[in-house]
Amino acid sequence: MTSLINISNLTKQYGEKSAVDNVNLTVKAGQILGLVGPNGAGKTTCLQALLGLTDYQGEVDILGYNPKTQRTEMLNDVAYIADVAVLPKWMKVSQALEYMAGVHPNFNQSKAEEFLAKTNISQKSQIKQLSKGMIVQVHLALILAIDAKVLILDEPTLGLDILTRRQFYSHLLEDFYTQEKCIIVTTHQIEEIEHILTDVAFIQSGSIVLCEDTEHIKERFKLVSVNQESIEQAKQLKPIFSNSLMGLTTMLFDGVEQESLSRLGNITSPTLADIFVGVMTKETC
Ligand SMILES: Nc1ncnc2c1ncn2[C@@H]1O[C@H](COP(=O)(O)OP(=O)(O)OP(=O)(O)O)[C@@H](O)[C@H]1O
Repeated sequence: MTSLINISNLTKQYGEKSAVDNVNLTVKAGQILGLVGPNGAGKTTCLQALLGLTDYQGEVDILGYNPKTQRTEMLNDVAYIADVAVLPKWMKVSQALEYMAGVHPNFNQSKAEEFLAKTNISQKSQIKQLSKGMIVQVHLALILAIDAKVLILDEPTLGLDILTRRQFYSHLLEDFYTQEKCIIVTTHQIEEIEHILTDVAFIQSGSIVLCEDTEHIKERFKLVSVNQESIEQAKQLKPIFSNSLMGLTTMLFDGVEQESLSRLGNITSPTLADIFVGVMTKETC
């Protein structure tokens, strides 16, 4: 697989504070990487650095471009959805489409029209007549209609209802994604994107604390409903997270052999959200 994004030693300081601290990441064609972290972890700062929207230390290469010096050329092949959709309020939706067709060489207007046809948004409406969620949808239609090799999504579905969020992700897979492209997406609703991710990177206090493909991560982490009499034995295997609720103790293990765990109780595969909570809290049990 060809590497489309290479990030080496990416660091961003705000005064004394490191918003991003020595991040190394590679994203290859065909990968959909979820960049997941708690509030203030450095996700948006990372994405802004990739897009050349903020200065940084370290090396970033996207499709051979340097975001600091080749931003304009780079944006022909890199599309971006920010967590705040701002569109000119006086414009009609149809004018926004025409504007994009005029300025972006890789914008496919009929694709955007197809996307909007699935919503209840009229192209005759002015942006100021639309609800917040509808404006987000227009924005998504404009961006997903760009034939970009790299798509960067920062909380793309913020403000959308659950039906529209699901519609967005299926549209993303069906109409945008191909094996030649890659996507980086951040969201706090990890359970909603889990099924589309090929890879996940957890970021905490500016550092990547885990980066794995989603198949491997499910093999590595195991959730066990521990029998009451096995709790002490389970603790010896150093679970990274333990939760007791109504007499039921659940523990999350990282890299412990299935055979040892099967003596403790019932083993299940954790969701990415379970793993995220475990890795972020890393309780000493
Ligand atoms: N312009 C700025 N000036 C100073 N500090 C900033 C600035 N922008 C971000 N930060 C700090 O950098 C850190 C990372 O912020 P960032 O917005 O990247 O986090 P995030 O992971 O996207 O968070 P959230 O999930 O809340 O959107 C935070 O501590 C934040 O306070």
